Amino acid sequence: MNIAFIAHDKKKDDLVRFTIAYEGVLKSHTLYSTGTTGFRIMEETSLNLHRYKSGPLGGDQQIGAMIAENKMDLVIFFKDPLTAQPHEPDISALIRLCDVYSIPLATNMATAEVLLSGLKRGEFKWREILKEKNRNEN
Ligand SMILES: O=C(CO)COP(=O)(O)O
Repeated sequence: MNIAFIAHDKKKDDLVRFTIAYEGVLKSHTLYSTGTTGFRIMEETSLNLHRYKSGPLGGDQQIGAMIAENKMDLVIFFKDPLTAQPHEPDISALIRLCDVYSIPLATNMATAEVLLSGLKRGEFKWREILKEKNRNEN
């Protein structure tokens, strides 16, 4: 599975702790992130991530582009609902694309826990089936 990690500044510590807790599950997947988020995760875990640009510099849009191309299976985005972000339009666009393409998206830790429990149990196999179907159609 291709999994994206994004966290706003005040949520980065939470996301780092989350990735430490799920490191065992995550290491067998292909991981992506926005710039600073990925840097923090790689600093504190043994996980390897493909880091896109920092969110305010286009990172959310780069992850959005992967969603539009059906190349992202799961998005974990720890949003800060109490701080205004200069790139709010990019954030809304990313969330919108998750809805357009029915990509599972967690915007807080409680939901992320549920999604990763599902991932551990193999409940995301439907994404592989869908991708295979799309490949055959194109
Ligand atoms: O701003 C972000 C998401 O909207 C996150 O970007 P960084 O991971 O570069 O801090």
